[in-house]
Amino acid sequence: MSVFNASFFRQQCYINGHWVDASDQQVADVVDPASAEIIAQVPMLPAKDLEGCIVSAEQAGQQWKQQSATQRSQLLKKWHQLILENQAGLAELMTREQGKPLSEAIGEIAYAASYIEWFAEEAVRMHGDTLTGPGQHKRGLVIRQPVGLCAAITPWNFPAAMLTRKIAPALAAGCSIIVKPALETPLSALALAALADEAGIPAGVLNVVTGDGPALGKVLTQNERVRKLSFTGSTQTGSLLMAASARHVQKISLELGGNAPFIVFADADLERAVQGAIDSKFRNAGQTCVCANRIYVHESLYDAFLQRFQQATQQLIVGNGLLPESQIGPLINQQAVHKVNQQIEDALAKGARLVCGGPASASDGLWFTPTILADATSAMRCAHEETFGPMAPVFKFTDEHEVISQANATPFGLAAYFYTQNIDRMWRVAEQLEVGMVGVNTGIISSASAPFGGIKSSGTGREGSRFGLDEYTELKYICLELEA
Ligand SMILES: NC(=O)C1=CN([C@@H]2O[C@H](COP(=O)(O)OP(=O)(O)OC[C@H]3O[C@@H](n4cnc5c(N)ncnc54)[C@H](OP(=O)(O)O)[C@@H]3O)[C@@H](O)[C@H]2O)C=CC1
Ligand SMILES: O=C(O)CCCC(=O)O
Repeated sequence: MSVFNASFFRQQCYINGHWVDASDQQVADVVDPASAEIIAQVPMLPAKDLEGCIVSAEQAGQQWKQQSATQRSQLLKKWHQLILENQAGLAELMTREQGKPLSEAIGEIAYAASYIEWFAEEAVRMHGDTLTGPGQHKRGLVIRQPVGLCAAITPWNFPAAMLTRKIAPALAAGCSIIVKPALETPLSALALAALADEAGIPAGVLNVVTGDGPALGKVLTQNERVRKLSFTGSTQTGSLLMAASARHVQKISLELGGNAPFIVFADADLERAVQGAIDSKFRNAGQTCVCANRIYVHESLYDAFLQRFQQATQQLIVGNGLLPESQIGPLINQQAVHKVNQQIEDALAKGARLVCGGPASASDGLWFTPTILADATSAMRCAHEETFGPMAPVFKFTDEHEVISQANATPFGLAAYFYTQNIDRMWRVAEQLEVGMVGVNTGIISSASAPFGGIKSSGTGREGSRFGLDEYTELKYICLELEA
């Protein structure tokens, strides 16, 4: 059966439990980046339709928060189960709209579902605290309450997981939520909503609206009923949203761009470091905010690392994600190709050495051969900008102090990776890296149990883990005075 006949395949917005078109009938095409085929059309919801959605979602949230934590948990568990039952179809749909290889899409569906399971379990542990009384007759209590109506704006690179790690904690905490997925990849989001509906999550608690980011973002930040905004995407858009959300002082979480250093020290296990670099750099064709962006290798291992890294990179198979052998799918659009090309051309002009791959030509379309540049320096754009594509610049370094200072010389602070077998260095370097997440001897760090997020221009707030629920709750202090 074609995935386009599946019960979860939807081309309408999901608002207050109903599947709706835009009131002015405007639509946008959804294009398969591998074939350039139009595979669906979704509504371009006008602002006034979103205003109506906000009213109904807020009302639904009033009921939802009255349900017991156990009831909310059970509904989340049912949704989790339905997603896993439909894993293959959801993954195929994701590959069609996003381009990533089917094996990665299957992995992302499991990863997305794991956040729902995690927060279904956290829902029943939303504990407060008791305080030592400030006076002889005073007692203090702290309770956690849902923040209220939430909005989530999500990107195209992880069309399912970036939604569930916002929706699941919101619902677990007792909040309702409106999600606006990226226009490139709305189908996975609508499919998740269809399964939430089937799971019995009440009407209005979860809403998915499609449309123009800036126009809908304006409504979501300027309507005072929306009490929380969670965004994943570029630092540029995140900082605009942060400024806009100041108007009504919305609670905000931002998961923004990265520029992850990946450091191979002289005492690293070379084979593990090469595998970690492949895993971290080329996941989702390099279109991940935690991808290794700058690879620093100690001079004593530099040539050996480059040789092994080149061999492994040249074995990666670029192709349509639906083919089982494909490991690198197309990039999302022409702007993405252009950005990687510009970084390569800039680096080559400034003295980098092309080890393999190279800039894409016009006839390559969205296909990009995995590329390695050796002898990268801090004068190059790739040292300062997020690449978001399958290009790895390799820098040579001589001492630990120097490489840490280079690693930290960026406004970003999301993830960093390093390889060493020295326990003292593990602690020393992990503590000195100015980031929210560190991988030691691993290139893959993500998990529902981990607090995902960054510092500096990479954002604020954490998703996943027990801390992820805090973003959707407020503390309330209750002071009791006993009769003397
Ligand atoms: N941290 C991460 O995971 C990601 C980082 N990026 C980085 O950003 C670069 C550009 O990618 P791009 O897709 O343009 O990223 P954006 O940050 O512009 O888009 C991400 C989401 O934000 C929405 N959006 C865009 N502008 C606004 C706005 N003014 N108000 C509210 N919502 C808005 C988009 O909606 P719409 O689809 O309608 O435009 C989409 O849903 C990439 O090359 C990469 O470096 C990109 C994606 C994810
Ligand atoms: O923001 C991103 O780029 C997606 C993060 C993927 C992950 O959770 O590892």
